[in-house]
Amino acid sequence: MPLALYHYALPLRQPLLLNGQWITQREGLLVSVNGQWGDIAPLPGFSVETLTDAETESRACLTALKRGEKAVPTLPSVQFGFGCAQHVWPQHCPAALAPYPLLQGEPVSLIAMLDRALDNILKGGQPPPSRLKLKVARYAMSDELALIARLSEKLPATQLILDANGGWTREEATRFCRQLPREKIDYLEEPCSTFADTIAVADAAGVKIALDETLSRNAPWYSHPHIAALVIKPTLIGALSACEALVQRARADNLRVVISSSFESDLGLGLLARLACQWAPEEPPGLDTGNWLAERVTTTTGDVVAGRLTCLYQATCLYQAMQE
Ligand SMILES: O=C(O)CCC(=O)C1=CC=C[C@@H](O)[C@@H]1C(=O)O
Ligand SMILES: [Mg+2]
Repeated sequence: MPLALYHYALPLRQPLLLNGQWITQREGLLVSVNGQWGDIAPLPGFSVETLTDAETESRACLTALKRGEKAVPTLPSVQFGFGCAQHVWPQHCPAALAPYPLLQGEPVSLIAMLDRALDNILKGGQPPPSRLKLKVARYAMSDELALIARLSEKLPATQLILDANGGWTREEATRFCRQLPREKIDYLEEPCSTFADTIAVADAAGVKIALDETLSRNAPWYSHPHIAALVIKPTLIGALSACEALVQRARADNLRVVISSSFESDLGLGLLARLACQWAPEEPPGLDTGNWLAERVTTTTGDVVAGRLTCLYQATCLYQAMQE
């Protein structure tokens, strides 16, 4: 059983702001276990582990596999990578729904070039998307509300997903939500940094909420009539079994499940799309982050382009029977 670990560094088309940190390239690791791949890409500003931590743990996991032992990763991104590389994938998956588009940038300039930005999203002549995601709680509230108003005018049939990444106080979030065209808003992700504040905002403003950071921090939460969806980011949550447990909890509580990316490579996005087919086939996934990547690690037919990667580890496990 061949084992390998590679490093990738993919330039971005434009700098990306992640929780106050700008990045210009996306770095990560690809792990291969018996020809099956996983993507290990801690997200700066969001992951608890660094890429160096992930590399150290990945090497230890591969060494364990080489000795015929089990790999037992503890870091979320490494759990996700090894989980995918060792997952028994279903033979057939229903056709994936197209990801909803993600619009990110400074509201005043987005308004100024809205027609061009929407042209890019609609890729010339396609019908408007059923949903579109927009970051909020980053710029002046009045500018963000003005952008939402313009988008609502331009895309009357599109529901907006807003994501505040916990950036508001209770009072700010309530003030913002009270000025929203409520019928245009699908849900708001994480208005405040604590679950208690988020629920208080939902109660005060009547807006539908989705949980994202609450899940990746593994913070306690309970079902509430205003919680509409769970945004599941496997790179940040970790083990596929932990993600599946959240999917089960969502089903039991009648919540929507949105499988979402953490700006992984094209290979990671492909794996997430397959998980989305398995776990949430009826919901457009949050996987429109590939547009930020200026390069790919796979060909369009899905083969990994080894020349773009730096090999960090290569070995053969002679104890294949013990892995099964
Ligand atoms: O969820 C999506 O539609 C795409 C991914 C996305 O918006 C995010 C990925 C990772 C960190 C953040 O920038 C953001 C999010 O918080 O949801
Ligand atoms: Mg989010």
